[in-house]
Amino acid sequence: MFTACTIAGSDSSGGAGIQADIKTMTTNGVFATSAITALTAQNTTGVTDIFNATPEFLGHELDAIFTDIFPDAVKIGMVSKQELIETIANKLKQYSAKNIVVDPVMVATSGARLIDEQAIDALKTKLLPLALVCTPNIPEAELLANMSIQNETDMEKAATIIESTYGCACLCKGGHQINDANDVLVEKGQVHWFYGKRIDNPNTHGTGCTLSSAIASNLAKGYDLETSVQRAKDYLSKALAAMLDLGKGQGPMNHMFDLQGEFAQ
Ligand SMILES: Nc1ncnc2c1ncn2[C@@H]1O[C@H](COP(=O)(O)OP(=O)(O)OP(=O)(O)O)[C@@H](O)[C@H]1O
Ligand SMILES: Cc1ncc(COP(=O)(O)O)c(N)n1
Repeated sequence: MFTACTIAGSDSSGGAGIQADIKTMTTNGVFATSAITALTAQNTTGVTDIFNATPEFLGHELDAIFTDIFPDAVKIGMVSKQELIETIANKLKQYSAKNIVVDPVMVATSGARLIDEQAIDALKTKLLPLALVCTPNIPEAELLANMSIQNETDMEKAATIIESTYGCACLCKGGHQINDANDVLVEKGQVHWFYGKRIDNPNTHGTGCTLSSAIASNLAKGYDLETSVQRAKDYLSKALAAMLDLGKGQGPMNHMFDLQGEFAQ
């Protein structure tokens, strides 16, 4: 059994964050462990409150995981505070963590801000340099590359800047903003496009969390980065195409459409 660890926030509505990550990792055939960075009071219409873990407690969670069920891959999602990012970076270095996927979560689909201004600096300088790959959406890539993104040429340029600036591969997601769900990966200067068929489903809460967890699961199983992204995108597209419709706002997708195990291999 391969293992993956998610370091992220809890989403009380179950569609994003830790809950989406554990469902995704489980369905993708790896054993999921978790270090919770924050509790959010959240549903499909918005976030009403955030309760952050202390850096000490987060450090204890990570010690408990890394000294026992060592993860074959790590996914990092919502981390709001600079001190929490520093704790994560120190622990990942201390334990020589591998296959690190950073989803630089900044704003929820519902519009709520999920990271402090000072934390963005720590993300750039402390966390991204440890990552194998980061997975920004368009607004996040604009901020990390310090440029505006209007089209696919800009997406390639931003991903190239992010890779050379922060020293990790970059998957820039077209997602809801730019195109028919086409994403671009820049890895060691090589550009690779993943073409997705846009699914007409307004329930996209948690797509970023799900994609990054599925990538981490595939890396844990030993697939290379390009294959991991392709398999993750296939999984996400099918979870969206299952057309689950829950809640009053932008609902979650169906992570469990594949309990028979196509993706578990
Ligand atoms: N309607 C859609 N149909 C198919 N794929 C989609 C759709 N919307 C987003 N995606 C895909 O979902 C993945 C996540 O991309 P997106 O840009 O939505 O990330 P995000 O904004 O971080 O997600 P989140 O909603 O979690 O914030 C990408 O692979 C993107 O191409
Ligand atoms: C705890 C947590 N982590 C991440 C997201 C981002 O996901 P989305 O942009 O789909 O709302 C979220 N809403 N909540």
